[in-house]
Amino acid sequence: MHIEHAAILGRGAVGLLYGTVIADTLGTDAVTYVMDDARYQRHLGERISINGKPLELETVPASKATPADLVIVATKAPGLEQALDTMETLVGPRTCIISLINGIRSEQRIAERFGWDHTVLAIAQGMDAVFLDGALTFSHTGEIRFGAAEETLPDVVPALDDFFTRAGVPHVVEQDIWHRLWTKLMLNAGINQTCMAYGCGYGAASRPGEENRCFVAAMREVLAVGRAEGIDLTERDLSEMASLIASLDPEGMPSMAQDRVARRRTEVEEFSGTICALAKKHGILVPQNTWLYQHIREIEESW
Ligand SMILES: NC(=O)C1=CN([C@@H]2O[C@H](COP(=O)(O)OP(=O)(O)OC[C@H]3O[C@@H](n4cnc5c(N)ncnc54)[C@H](OP(=O)(O)O)[C@@H]3O)[C@@H](O)[C@H]2O)C=CC1
Ligand SMILES: CC(C)(CO)C(=O)C(=O)O
Repeated sequence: MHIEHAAILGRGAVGLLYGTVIADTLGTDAVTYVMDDARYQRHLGERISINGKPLELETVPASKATPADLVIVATKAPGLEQALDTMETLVGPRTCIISLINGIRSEQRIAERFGWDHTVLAIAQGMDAVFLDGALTFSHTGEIRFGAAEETLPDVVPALDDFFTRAGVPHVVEQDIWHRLWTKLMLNAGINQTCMAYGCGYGAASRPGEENRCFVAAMREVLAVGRAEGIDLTERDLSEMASLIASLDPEGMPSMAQDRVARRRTEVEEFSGTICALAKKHGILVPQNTWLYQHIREIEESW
């Protein structure tokens, strides 16, 4: 198995960032954006900039797409259902699939449609990407952490590792990918939801105060639920995530806070939605995530 070309679904912060990294290293032929025909028409003529330079990569409508070596899913979670339909034209018998959607559920949904054989488990972390009004800015590319699911075929992870290495995409092959996914879920339930609920950035969530208490309390509840699910999340993982956020630009904000600015449907179901449901199953009290869920839903409904 050899990957030469990637198709990216989701021409937003994450999709643009990694598409640009791949094209900068392997050339513009190595990557294409694909979207459903209606979305393609809606975005036609749009000017997109990446750190001030115009986007030079091709975008094709689903009706003109052909099977790719690799599909990178970089929509937000609410866009996945429609993206799965677009993927029908992109996924051939040997197409590898990686989802960079936050949370722990997107791969299962992908595998229900396309199977686990060529699907890996993954998250992207550590970037400071902001995409608003067609302009992407970032100074840290972050990294992709991925690993095999139980049923992923053995040659898929090495092929992806080889492609990302050639394409200059920072990445780590995880031996315990579920631990990584849950650590990221803990971070997102804390920082994304806090910054969305309070309309604040990384700085406010890291300084002593209500936002910081919310950030840490929400993470600690994920830690308890994760442990009940059999994931070995620790206080050390939590402290590392808090330090990571404290190291970012204080004015920067996570994707969910950008959703608040742009008034887009958020990924709250992936974060507190998932945690509250699992907490109920295990009889664990999660008042911070319950409050965040309700408050974020109220903000969304007020738009
Ligand atoms: N931003 C960040 O720094 C990070 C984000 N993540 C995660 O990565 C994922 C992507 O986030 P992000 O890039 O910020 O999101 P954005 O909102 O910036 O971009 C999402 C893009 O996906 C497009 N889209 C939605 N549905 C479809 C579809 N069916 N087919 C094709 N394109 C579609 C949207 O287009 P349209 O505008 O037309 O709806 C939009 O361009 C999320 O799960 C997020 O949590 C992970 C790490 C960091
Ligand atoms: C918090 C962050 C930036 C971590 O990389 C993220 O995952 C997001 O914005 O959704």
